[in-house]
Amino acid sequence: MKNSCCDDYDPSSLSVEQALERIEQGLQAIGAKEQVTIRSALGRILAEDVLSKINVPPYENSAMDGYAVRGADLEGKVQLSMVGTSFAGQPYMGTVEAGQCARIFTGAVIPNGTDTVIMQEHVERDGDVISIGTGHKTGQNVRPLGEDMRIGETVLKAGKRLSPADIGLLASLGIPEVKIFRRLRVAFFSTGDELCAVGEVLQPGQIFDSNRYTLYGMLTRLGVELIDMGVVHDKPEDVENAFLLAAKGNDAIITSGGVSVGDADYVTDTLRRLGEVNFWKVAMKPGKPLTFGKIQDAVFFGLPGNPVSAMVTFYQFVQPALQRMMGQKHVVQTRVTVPCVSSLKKRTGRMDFQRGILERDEQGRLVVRSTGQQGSGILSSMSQANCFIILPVECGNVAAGSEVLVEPFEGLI
Ligand SMILES: Nc1nc2c(c(=O)[nH]1)N[C@H]1C(S)=C(S)[C@@H](COP(=O)(O)OP(=O)(O)OC[C@H]3O[C@@H](n4cnc5c(N)ncnc54)[C@H](O)[C@@H]3O)O[C@H]1N2
Ligand code: MOO
Ligand SMILES: [Mg+2]
Repeated sequence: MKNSCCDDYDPSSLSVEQALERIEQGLQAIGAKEQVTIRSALGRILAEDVLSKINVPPYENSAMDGYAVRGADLEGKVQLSMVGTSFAGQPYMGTVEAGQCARIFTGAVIPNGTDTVIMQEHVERDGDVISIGTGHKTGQNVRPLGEDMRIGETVLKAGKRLSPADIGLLASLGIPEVKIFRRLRVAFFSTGDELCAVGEVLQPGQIFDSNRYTLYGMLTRLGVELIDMGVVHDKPEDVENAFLLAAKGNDAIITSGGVSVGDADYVTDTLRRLGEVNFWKVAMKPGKPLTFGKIQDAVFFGLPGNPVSAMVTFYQFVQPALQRMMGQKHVVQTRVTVPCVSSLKKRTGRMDFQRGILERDEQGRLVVRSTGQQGSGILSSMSQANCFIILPVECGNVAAGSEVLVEPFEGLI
């Protein structure tokens, strides 16, 4: 393919898929485990399968407030006499014989002799005698022992990021602590002589350093240990010193800026000198000059300085890589095809990650619209968006009404 004004093809770039593959091959999972309380395990990655040592629920119990009866008694309209009560936490200890029933409440143990619960709304009561109409089924409103989880069952698999439901599930099994993988240590810094730290006074020619904040946010959500190394100037020795410091004892290094071809872009060359460059440049927009490699034992991601480019490359490459290093399995991102109500500008030669707003139209159909201007310095587009619109390399301009592939931020961000 030749490079022309409407084509962004660069033969030295990898495709997004090739870059993902190279990153996957270049990663090492951390492996080290620690034992923590289940509350502290929230959001962390489980390091061992969890097997149930009990049945949940541990006994047959009632799903309703009503009367526990013998299914065999339910032929036509019947009258039964009440011989006791089973509360949750205070079971009825006797046995219910033919012609008898027991008062029962939700969660209470099903009394001996009974196998069915009739909701109290379906019963007429006169003192200790109840009348039941027809249409009831044996076994109704009884929750079986082990309905949720059974002894010996694998209920959580190693590699799962523990959710609120998961820690509740562990609690329901009476498990106070679990083994999880240790946190990843991630050092990050911004490069650029033009960067002013938030809180300082902006001087002519300066901009505020926003990338360290988006990175802080994205890394915090991932649950890694953060080593924020601040801003590094565009001086080769400063960049070199920062790299060497970042490589000490950390699992990953993430930088922003200085990866393109400018005279003050030192990141990729420094990486080549101190470690190794696995690849530089991906056929994507934004994010083209992404650099991936290694210094000592730390994986290295040099993200482009443009604020949207840094975020897009983080979500597409860094996040899944760190998740895998943390031991997380099944990192699958939802993608759906929906009609796009905006027309989109697109040059062939790179895969675009445009910012979109996924919403329902007046007919209730899921559609996407563009956030508007798509420059890689327009961070407000990321703030407004709730999804990426992913346009393939060979795709050109998109007419309004066309179907496009969308990746919702939900779960991603
Ligand atoms: N001749 C070419 N020039 C450029 C190319 C190219 O292929 N040929 N690629 C462009 C693309 S695409 C991108 S993306 C950028 C990447 O640039 P760098 O990674 O070298 O980043 P910088 O030059 O340092 O900065 C780019 C831009 O972003 C602003 N920036 C940087 N850091 C921050 C920060 N922490 N917070 C907020 N904003 C930041 C910086 O001021 C620049 O405006 O290169 C293109 N050039
Ligand atoms: O990759 Mo750049 O991110 O096109 O602006
Ligand atoms: Mg540059």
